[in-house]
Amino acid sequence: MNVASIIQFKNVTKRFGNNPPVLDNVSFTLERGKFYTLLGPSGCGKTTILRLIAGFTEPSEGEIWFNGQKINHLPANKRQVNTVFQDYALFPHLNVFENVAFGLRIKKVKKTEIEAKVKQALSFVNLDGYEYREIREMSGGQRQRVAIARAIVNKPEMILLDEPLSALDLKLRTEMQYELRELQRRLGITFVFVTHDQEEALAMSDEIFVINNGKIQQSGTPTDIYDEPINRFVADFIGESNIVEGKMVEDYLVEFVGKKFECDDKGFNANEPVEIVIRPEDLEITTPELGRLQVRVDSQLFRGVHYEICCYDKDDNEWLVHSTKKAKVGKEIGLSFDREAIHVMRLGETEEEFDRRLETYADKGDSAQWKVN
Ligand SMILES: Nc1ncnc2c1ncn2[C@@H]1O[C@H](COP(=O)(O)OP(=O)(O)OP(=O)(O)O)[C@@H](O)[C@H]1O
Repeated sequence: MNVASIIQFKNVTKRFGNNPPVLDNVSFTLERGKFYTLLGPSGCGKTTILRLIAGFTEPSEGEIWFNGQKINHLPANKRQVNTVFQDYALFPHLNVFENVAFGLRIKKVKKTEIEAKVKQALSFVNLDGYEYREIREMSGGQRQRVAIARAIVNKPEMILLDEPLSALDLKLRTEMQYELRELQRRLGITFVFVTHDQEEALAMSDEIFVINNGKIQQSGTPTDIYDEPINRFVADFIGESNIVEGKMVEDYLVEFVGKKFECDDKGFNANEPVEIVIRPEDLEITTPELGRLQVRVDSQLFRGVHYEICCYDKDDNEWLVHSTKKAKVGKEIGLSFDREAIHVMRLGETEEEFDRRLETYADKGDSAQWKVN
């Protein structure tokens, strides 16, 4: 375990009763002072990871380490971790000050110290002067801030946030994304944020863990994950993608839709079947003669900043294009793209291959190694 790491999961499995595991042999390391996001569809196991870190539940197998100490059985109130819940879990009968002070009162902190700490926490979330407001007089965004103030008031080493923005409308949600990110930077505390919203994850995180079916599919920086998705699930879940089948002819040369294209990928077997991802914004509309692909426009929608144009090639592959130019439905057009726009993925691994690869990375104890290559 290196000095920067704060939490380590070592081959953690979590089962409820005789059902298949909710988390299946998961290993990762979180570093101090970073903003992490757990991203995945409903039921994939995100909240279970948070509950394991917080100590609300214990692993069925494997080990959880915090600051170099194994904490599998350490009670929640002994962990240097606070949680912000989706519904904020504020006490409606207490005012703002008392909500934030609650944990400190239980710990029998001195009155003058409580006052100073609560004031500082409220100031951190821009709620100076709101101490004696009732919770019911606060808006959704303000309640959210009270919940965050309560989580930071005793300076934990880590804050867990379980979909804390999901109850807010879009505009407020975007504002709070900026605020939370800024707050994390100022505090320097490790944040672990759960969401199923990929745009939120891309906007806020130092590192994202994409989870599906109780397994971490990929972890990395937002750009790593967006530009180099490891498999079809990640490519589909993060942003929109065009995914077609093809084969890797040799290093830096891939074939799809019956044509060969130079690319930046290597390390595949000669003629290995692969999947190719090209993002819709990386495709440009041109004439059929100038295009690298020839397609027919099937439909288009105006999305404000761009047109979303759906096309099909001769093999009936669908190509989604985001373009500021309008196209004509039914017309033959060409699509051009740069070499860097092509991203080659290995075909779906078998469960066994996937597990073997994750084990290799877990041994190295470095979450960044989850990426392939
Ligand atoms: N106490 C429990 N008993 C039985 N099954 C549970 C329990 N807690 C969670 N599960 C199951 O574990 C799976 C993962 O749940 P979890 O809450 O971690 O998912 P999630 O990714 O956070 O989903 P969501 O985005 O919907 O909150 C779900 O199928 C859920 O039904």
